[in-house]
Amino acid sequence: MELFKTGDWNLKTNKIAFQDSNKSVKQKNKNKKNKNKIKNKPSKSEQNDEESAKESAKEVENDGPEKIKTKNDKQKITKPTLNLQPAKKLTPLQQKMMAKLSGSRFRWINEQLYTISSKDALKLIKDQPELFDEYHDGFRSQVTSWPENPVNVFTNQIIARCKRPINAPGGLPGLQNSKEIVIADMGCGEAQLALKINQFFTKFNKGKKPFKKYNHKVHSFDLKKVNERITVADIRNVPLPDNSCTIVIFCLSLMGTNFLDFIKEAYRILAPSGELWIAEIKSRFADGKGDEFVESLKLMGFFHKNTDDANKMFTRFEFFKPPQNIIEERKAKLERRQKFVEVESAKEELERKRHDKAEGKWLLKPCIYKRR
Ligand SMILES: C[S@@+](CC[C@H](N)C(=O)[O-])C[C@H]1O[C@@H](n2cnc3c(N)ncnc32)[C@H](O)[C@@H]1O
Repeated sequence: MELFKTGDWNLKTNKIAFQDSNKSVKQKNKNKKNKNKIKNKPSKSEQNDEESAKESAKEVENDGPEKIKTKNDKQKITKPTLNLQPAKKLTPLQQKMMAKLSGSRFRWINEQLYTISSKDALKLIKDQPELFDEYHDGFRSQVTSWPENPVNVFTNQIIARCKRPINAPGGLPGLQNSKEIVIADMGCGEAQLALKINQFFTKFNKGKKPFKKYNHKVHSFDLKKVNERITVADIRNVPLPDNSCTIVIFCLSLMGTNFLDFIKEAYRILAPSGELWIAEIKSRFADGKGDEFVESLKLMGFFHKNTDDANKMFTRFEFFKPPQNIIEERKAKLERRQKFVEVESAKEELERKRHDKAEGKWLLKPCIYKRR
């Protein structure tokens, strides 16, 4: 099953709906007429419905695109717009057509978020906040068709690891002194993870002695504040201090063209030994497996812990930010290796010289005794 499949629809196509207030009025009148006809002649109602739905589709196909400009962006973004009428006024067939159109809208917004920089994405949603809602209406309906939602996998993982003490093997990572578990959900959508985790810890701590309670905090970042749990931020630059988090999560949210900046930001905010959890759609990996992705994150300083590709739609990765002593050890090892490489190449050089000229001719000259 493909996720976010765009089918034959893409940015170049003009098979999209566009706002035209005159047309909307005309269409409304037409719909009214049709409604009356339906009342008078019930036997032809189906036919009228179909015609009216076809009209909506035609309108979608004929109009031209509306241009949106993003700051610093030479490229113009073509935005399809859609005049959605309240669903209850539509016939089942019209509703079906509208569902198709909002599906196209969802795919369009999705494509935008993957093909523009995070800076432009923030601007896009700031200028047109309704796009975020439309996107999440579509995303919610996509998720219902998945066998497993990765955000639930992460939530369950947090819950399961609470069985072990904080910072113990198998337990959740907590800050060194306070042991607080600090989670940053980067590109949180509607912040469902925070909602569930907060509910879980309220229950978990209930009736426990103070020293047995787990302290936690979930920071949820996204492009629009659709509820009080969310902080609006481009996840390349979130308002958190260095080394302040113990788990950073990107659940299907490495969307901007500059997503490695998000990884750098995760490294900055993670405390040493803090964990980085990522879920990404399998079809996104250029090499098909995600090995190149892992290597890139390793080059950015992360240590790779685990890749889970059991799910057929998305792959989950776990990395951690190495503590300072491991970084030092690694550096010393690299330096030793570097020295080794230098020694090895010096050895090769020596052999090359010997091959060109016997060492008896240049390294130690012959000791010739003069004849007496
Ligand atoms: C596919 S949704 C996933 C939402 C949520 N993590 C989940 O799994 O339910 C990706 C989310 O990342 C957000 N996002 C993409 N780029 C972002 C950026 N630069 N800064 C903040 N959020 C971003 C989108 O707005 C969207 O809500």
